[in-house]
Amino acid sequence: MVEFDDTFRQHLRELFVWRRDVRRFRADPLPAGAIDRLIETACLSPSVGLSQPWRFVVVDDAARRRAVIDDFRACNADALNAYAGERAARYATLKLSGLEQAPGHLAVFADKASDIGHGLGRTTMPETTEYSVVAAITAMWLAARADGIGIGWVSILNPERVHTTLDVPETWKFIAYLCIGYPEVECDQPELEQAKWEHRRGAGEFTLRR
Ligand SMILES: Cc1cc2c(cc1C)N(C[C@H](O)[C@H](O)[C@H](O)COP(=O)(O)O)c1[nH]c(=O)[nH]c(=O)c1N2
Repeated sequence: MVEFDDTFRQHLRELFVWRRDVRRFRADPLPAGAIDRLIETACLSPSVGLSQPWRFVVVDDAARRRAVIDDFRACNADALNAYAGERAARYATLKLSGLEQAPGHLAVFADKASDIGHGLGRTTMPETTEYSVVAAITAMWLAARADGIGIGWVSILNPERVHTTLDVPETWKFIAYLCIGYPEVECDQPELEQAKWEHRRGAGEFTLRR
């Protein structure tokens, strides 16, 4: 039996407040085993039917990393072209990945074909497989911050090209590409808010009562 006291609860709240999506990384390498430890923590996450559908690919190969960076550049240029006027000018100033600097690259997939969990909970909602993987990424994101390590989620990528670049099984669905490393700065405000792209709204805006 473990009990959590008020001091822990306060620290946990601070962890949520100070977790950031990180795009600016210091050059220092991660300690040996750091990514493996984050993956171990992620594997403690809830998953539909205890299916543990998360699949992790640690990307160390320079040519594969380069291919992902090139894909990001192409997708980001397309994304910029989809905006116009002042919004386009603002988008162009945003830094939307730390792929070039991050010492760690981790791709995360959902295995849509795994029998683990025997299908429980997925009959009417097969998408719960992907939800489970996102839950694991969130746990990893918070655990990393507790270690002083930053994670940046990059989704400005072409999933099919990532699939080909990483040469993973056909049944794996691409969920996330994560940049991992020590952040240049710590901040309690999202970078997109600092850049005046969007602001964080309170829970009241998203809550209905019926
Ligand atoms: C599914 C998903 C996908 C992405 C993101 C997040 C999530 C959940 N975010 C990070 C996102 O911009 C960030 O979480 C919000 O701006 C809030 O900032 P904090 O995470 O609180 O720092 C993100 N950021 C970025 O710079 N490039 C990206 O491609 C993405 N993609």
